[in-house]
Amino acid sequence: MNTKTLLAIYEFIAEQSASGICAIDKRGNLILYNKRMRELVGISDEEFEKRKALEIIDADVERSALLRVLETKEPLLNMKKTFWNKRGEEVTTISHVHPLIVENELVGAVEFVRDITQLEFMMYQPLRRYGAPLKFEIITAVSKAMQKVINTAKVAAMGRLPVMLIGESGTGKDMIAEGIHHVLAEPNELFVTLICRRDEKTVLAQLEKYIVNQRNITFFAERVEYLSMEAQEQIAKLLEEHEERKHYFIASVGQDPVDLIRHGKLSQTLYHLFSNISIQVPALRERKEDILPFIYDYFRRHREQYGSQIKALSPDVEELLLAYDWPGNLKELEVMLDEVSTVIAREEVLEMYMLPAHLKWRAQQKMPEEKTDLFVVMDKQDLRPLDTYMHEVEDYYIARALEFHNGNISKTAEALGIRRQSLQYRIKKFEEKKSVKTIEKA
Ligand SMILES: Nc1ncnc2c1ncn2[C@@H]1O[C@H](COP(=O)(O)OP(=O)(O)OP(=O)(O)O)[C@@H](O)[C@H]1O
Repeated sequence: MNTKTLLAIYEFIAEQSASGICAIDKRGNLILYNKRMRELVGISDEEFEKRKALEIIDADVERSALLRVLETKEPLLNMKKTFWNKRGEEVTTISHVHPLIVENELVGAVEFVRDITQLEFMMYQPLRRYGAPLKFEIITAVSKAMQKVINTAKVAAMGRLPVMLIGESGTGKDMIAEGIHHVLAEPNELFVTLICRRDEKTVLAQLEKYIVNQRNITFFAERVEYLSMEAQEQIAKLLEEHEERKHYFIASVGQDPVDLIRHGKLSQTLYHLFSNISIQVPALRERKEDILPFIYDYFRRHREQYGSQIKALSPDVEELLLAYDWPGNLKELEVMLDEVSTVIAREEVLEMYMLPAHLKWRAQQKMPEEKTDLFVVMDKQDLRPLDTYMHEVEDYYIARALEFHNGNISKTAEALGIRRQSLQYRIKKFEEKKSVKTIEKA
């Protein structure tokens, strides 16, 4: 078999693999990015074919473990990562990165990525690691919108009225459901979560088993829209047949139930059984007042539990975290803080260089207009050394140019009349400078 045929076969196998595969050569150039990998990062085949996505991938690769493996020539195994992809979907992966060595020479690196998002959804309950029951007091709710949510939830609990919680993933619906359970008028003995992302046979079997239980149970059917219409109808039937009023029911959905019903994803009968009270839990970007209090609550828990020293944010980190749109809501914020905490030893302040690169990159795309008055000299005291001023102007100019071209490196480089690599180099320098500045400050 000739090399061309063999190569076509290998390409086909890589493309069909159930794992994401990404490989680079020893200079860091992308040589393989298979279909599963594109699905995981949320890039369509069309975008990829038009090579529109390449800049995004380049930027990710530049910051990835692949480059580390090129440097060390040592494999990196079992790395777990949760991120929000280009479509804003939450993805959790486990990956292995290996150096590619041919005849004792390093020729590149390859990463194999396994998607464990569904598994993670079932397991992820970080506040439980602190051991306390999930009561309302543990929920960070400083914004008026969240206080209204909690107050309405308490009213439902007092009247034992079935509740439908509506909100994006990671907004805290799970916690609110359990919070309601803890303040129910005539308390229930058990809180049972029906994880509807799990296979529906298990969900139905669980409900059938518990509904005839002697004890009073609070059932929380989490994200019912993941069940087939048939399974939803079966659940509705089981609930209607259950005449005793000793159990209590809460359900959650990830988006507007009316839209879900219209698109055939939510049973109208089931919706009516839960919707005595509907509670809309707002996305974090609509209640940014909760971001800093949540971070400080997190730091406090972390100090008490793990003896860390962390207690504050540097001003630029604060600005960045407030500007970001948090598609994964508080869950994304918490995952980010978990990631950061693993590298914090004795630091008291969270600085820019400690933030994960992928978050900085995404957040900087969302930053509000830079303050142009930075460059206006009104007073003698505003004067800075010329090279500092010129570098600041350059950074600002590049950031604006990138913004105008939606982060597209090729188009920005063309508009600025510089080479693509040169632009990438400047962006990298710009980020390094920021990290150094924060280290100096600390
Ligand atoms: N207001 C909050 N205060 C403290 N922690 C929160 C808050 N909201 C969310 N969290 C944290 O985020 C995690 C994810 O939230 P939760 O599972 O309740 O979201 P959800 O809206 O039910 O998401 P999904 O729709 O994916 O089930 C929680 O386990 C908790 O650790």
